[in-house]
Amino acid sequence: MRLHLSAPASHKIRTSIKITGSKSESNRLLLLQALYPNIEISNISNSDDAQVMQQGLEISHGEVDIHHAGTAMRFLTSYFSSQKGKEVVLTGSQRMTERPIKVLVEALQSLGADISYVKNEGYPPIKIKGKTLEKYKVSLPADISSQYISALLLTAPSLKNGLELELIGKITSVPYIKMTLALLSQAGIENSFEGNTIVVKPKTVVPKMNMVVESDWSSASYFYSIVALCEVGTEITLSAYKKNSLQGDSVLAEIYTQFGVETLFDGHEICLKKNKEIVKGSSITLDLANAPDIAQTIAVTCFGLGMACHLEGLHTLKIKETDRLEALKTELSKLGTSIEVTDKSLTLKASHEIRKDVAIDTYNDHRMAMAFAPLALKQDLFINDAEVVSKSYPDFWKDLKKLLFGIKES
Ligand SMILES: O=C(O)C1=C[C@@H](OP(=O)(O)O)[C@@H](O)[C@H](O)C1
Ligand SMILES: C=C(OP(=O)(O)O)C(=O)O
Repeated sequence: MRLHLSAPASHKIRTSIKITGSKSESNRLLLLQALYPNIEISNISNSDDAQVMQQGLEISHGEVDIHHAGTAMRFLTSYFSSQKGKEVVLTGSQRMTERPIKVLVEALQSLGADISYVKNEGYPPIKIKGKTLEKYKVSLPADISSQYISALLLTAPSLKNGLELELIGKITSVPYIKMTLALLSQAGIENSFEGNTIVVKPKTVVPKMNMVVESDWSSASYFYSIVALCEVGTEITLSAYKKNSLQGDSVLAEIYTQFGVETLFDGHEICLKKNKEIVKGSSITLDLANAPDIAQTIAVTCFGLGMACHLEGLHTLKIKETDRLEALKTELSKLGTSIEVTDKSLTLKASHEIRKDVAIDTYNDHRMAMAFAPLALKQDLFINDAEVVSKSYPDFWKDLKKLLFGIKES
């Protein structure tokens, strides 16, 4: 599906939107619920990634296809490894077979897991024969993806002796690890994170409890970008959010003050307000190692505002749904800007024009589609394969219509 997007008649938008639950929190809680059925989940994400996670957890033999879902791939690898009697082949989309999993497989193998590669060493598909894992100490590199660490931590309390993890190297995407530990704590599972060592204590049963998923902050980023690109006076209200979020991407509230967007918390709502114009040609430098999923949004906001930016800490972007650094370079260049990328950073020069009717390619990456959509406020554009948004935010186009964007299939 190719969509043509154009700006709403007025750039002074005032609307409220309810955003689906965080896919990161949802996929963690789904795994914990499989281990501890006393856990109930509210406001679960309606994303494809949460659905494939749910379906995967129901299977005990045969093939499990997790499509593009990185968290489902990594979390289920750890889960099935420790489930005695279950035997599965975990596979996914073409891109998933290019996303590395060796660090996690080796950590699990050192704990005694029976995992083998079906095709290429180090990559899915993988065959897992579930076993009781007796060992409780493991070390692994922490600089490639935090998902390997969260995967081990989530199954840790169900192991006989719990788990002690030693993290080697610079730890990446740290807030996601802290989110995992905070959810374990909420479920009454003891854990600690000191220096580079994480300990999770074993737990056989948890009491009946309802865990409420906060709405997705990464999804909120597209509305931050819209407000930043609108006139002073624009207000968008989003729910349901918390001031003390477990999601690292809530740093958006702080970052977007630099783009003239103020965030007001009122109960479970946040109101994003455009309160000042940004000087064209100004420049910003940010390290996004703790919030990699909002890098695309921020790069496009800067481009739309005619700002320059230097974004660092982007080393994980090359192994996500697509090589996001190359994808940003290609698509922003099509729109007429000058951009340079390395394997961990992006530098954008301030632009004075935005080319009209450019067709943005999305590379099976939901965030490419959603990050570029706000640019329609400045210039008409096309989004190719727009259905990709369902990976994390199936209602994205419906919600954009509520803001009165012109959206036509073409
Ligand atoms: O644990 C999680 O829920 C996630 C961790 C991050 O991955 P990396 O740790 O690979 O950066 C993030 O990009 C992804 O969208 C979700
Ligand atoms: C990187 C992402 O997801 P995953 O790694 O779980 O596929 C994302 O949603 O931006």
